[in-house]
Amino acid sequence: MTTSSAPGKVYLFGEHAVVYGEPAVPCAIERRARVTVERREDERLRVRANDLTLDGFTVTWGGSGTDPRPDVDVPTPLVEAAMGYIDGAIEQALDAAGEDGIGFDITVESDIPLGAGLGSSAAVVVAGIDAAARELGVELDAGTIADRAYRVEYDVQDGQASRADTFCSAMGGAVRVQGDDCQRIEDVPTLPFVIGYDGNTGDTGKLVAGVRELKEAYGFAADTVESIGDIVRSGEIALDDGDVEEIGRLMNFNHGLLSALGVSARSLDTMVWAAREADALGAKLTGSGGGGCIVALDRTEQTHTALEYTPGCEDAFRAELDTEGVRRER
Ligand SMILES: Nc1ncnc2c1ncn2[C@@H]1O[C@H](COP(=O)(O)OP(=O)(O)OP(=O)(O)O)[C@@H](O)[C@H]1O
Ligand SMILES: C[C@@](O)(CCO)CC(=O)[O-]
Ligand SMILES: [Mg+2]
Repeated sequence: MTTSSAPGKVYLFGEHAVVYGEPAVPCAIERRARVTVERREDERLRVRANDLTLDGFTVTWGGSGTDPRPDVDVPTPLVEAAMGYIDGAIEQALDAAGEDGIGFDITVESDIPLGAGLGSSAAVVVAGIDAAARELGVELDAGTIADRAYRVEYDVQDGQASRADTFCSAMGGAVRVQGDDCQRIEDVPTLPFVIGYDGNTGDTGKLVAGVRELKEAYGFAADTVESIGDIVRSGEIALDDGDVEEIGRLMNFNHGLLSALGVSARSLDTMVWAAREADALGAKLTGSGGGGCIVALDRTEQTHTALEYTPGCEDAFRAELDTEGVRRER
């Protein structure tokens, strides 16, 4: 039995635009998904994922001669997506090990809210690939895991995914991703993250498709995507200078442009404004949007407190940058 974990992330800048070749800077946070994998005697996959619904569920599928569809009492799209990520992770591990037709018992435990912009999918896939590969006796380096995890996200998101979430989760720390070029950013200043969560989810695939449509229909939407790239480039200079105030201002601008691209939500805007009114250095939605989380920068407790009293904010918490990526737990 092997267990691996991998962190979630917030985007300092650049989500969505990164899908079209602009740079982005996600930062890993100290909230992890843990995946435990144990080889079975047969070819089936049995998954326990207690976070997927309030009651949790267990599902078994696959294996020759069996119905590949799981028989469970939870909304099908949720199960299909989860099957996609977990199936994909196992497939990648089997491929890396040169194996085939091996079943596993898999348990997923996670501190990362699902579908909320904190990269829960990438963390589950990264941890899953590492745990399953080790269960098969293969040690993969973080770069290889990132690459294989990206292929899984790409498939599940219908061919519209960047390497940002998976690279960040595998490597940890702050990273810069542009197309296939993925690097860690060293010596980042202390980033006092505060996260607000509205309890909702956004469908990453649908939101990405919406931005693509806008971008194809309007030149100014395409310009907006490019402007997000400009913000990221300015943000890299601010990071290099350790200028956290400037980083905050750029995050505010980034949120405005994401909003223009239609991926914000009333609850996200409300939390962003609550953070701004509490004198946060900056605040923006993080991840694909539509609902989920905002990330603010504040060295004081004011934003945290303000978010706790903001209607529509279900949870507010501080998060530290996690310099460690995928990690062996057992
Ligand atoms: N704890 C978990 N157990 C099982 N599956 C999970 C878990 N966490 C995430 N997943 C899978 O990841 C999906 C959410 O991925 P999605 O990309 O929509 O959101 P996200 O990764 O949290 O946010 P974003 O991509 O915007 O940063 C879930 O629907 C589920 O399939
Ligand atoms: C919206 C997006 O940019 C980030 C989702 O966390 C999609 C991606 O990069 O694959
Ligand atoms: Mg995701």
